[in-house]
Amino acid sequence: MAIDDRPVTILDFDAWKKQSRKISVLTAYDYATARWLDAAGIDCLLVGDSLGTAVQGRETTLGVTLDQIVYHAEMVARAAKRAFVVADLPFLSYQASRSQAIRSAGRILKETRCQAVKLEGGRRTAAAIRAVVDAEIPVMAHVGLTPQSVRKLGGYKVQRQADAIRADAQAVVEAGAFAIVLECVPAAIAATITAEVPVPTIGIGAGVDCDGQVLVVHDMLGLIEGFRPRFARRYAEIGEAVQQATARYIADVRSGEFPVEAESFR
Ligand SMILES: Nc1nc(=O)c2c([nH]1)NC[C@@H]1CN(c3ccc(C(=O)N[C@@H](CCC(=O)O)C(=O)O)cc3)CN21
Ligand SMILES: CC(C)C(=O)C(=O)O
Ligand SMILES: [Mg+2]
Repeated sequence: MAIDDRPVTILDFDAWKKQSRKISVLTAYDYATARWLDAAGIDCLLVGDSLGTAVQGRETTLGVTLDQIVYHAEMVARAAKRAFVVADLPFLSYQASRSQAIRSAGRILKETRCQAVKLEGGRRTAAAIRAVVDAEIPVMAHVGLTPQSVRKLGGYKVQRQADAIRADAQAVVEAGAFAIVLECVPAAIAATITAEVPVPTIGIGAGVDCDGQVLVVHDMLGLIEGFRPRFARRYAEIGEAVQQATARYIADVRSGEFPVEAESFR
């Protein structure tokens, strides 16, 4: 096995930050997609609660359940030969108590092959992060725009309170997080935090100076109509390709050009 093919572990995140080796992260929700992303060499797969918006067609992530995350995380983690796999803890699976956070995170490690969980929130989530880390479960933190707070925030807006976001990042580091997602924060704030904290920062709409980047795979591949925030660069137009292939199939069925004899049994 070549050195670059060995499975990624939590230790690599520290090493990569020290080496300034940028970390690539994409979301995944199913086995087939996760196989392709892993084969391409992605460092980390996130079974995001963006499941709600990307897969379930909802406006927010609030309705996603822990059972749904476990179902998808099991498939993704089984597909990953090299990538490090993280699962989001969904809304109301960790906010109620430290005990709830440990039990929810524990289910991810017991029922899937995921190596870590991700929780949203900074100072107010630090106690839950500490409790989960004390149960020997690695935690990725997530500060800045936290989509599970959409009702309190009044929408998906860039978060500009530099001192509050810096304090959140410090708090999750002190609580034991091994990495931090920075979502929708001005580039200068993300750069300051990246320089201040000892763990890697993974940006989404957080500028050019983070230690890594994450995107929702449906956004990156052009599978979602309409949703085009400025950070979601499209690397393919798979939705267009699916529509065109489907139109050809329909035309061939109607005209009798599909199937032909070679596609039939006798
Ligand atoms: N498919 C998908 N991709 C995502 O990135 C994503 C989800 N779903 N669901 C959960 C959250 C919601 N996210 C969002 C949604 C909208 C904007 C947005 O419209 N941003 C504006 C900025 C507005 C401002 O200036 O404050 C933009 O123009 O980018 C950003 C992140 C990110 N997350
Ligand atoms: C966008 C990433 C960071 C996420 O939390 C998700 O996909 O749910
Ligand atoms: Mg999420």
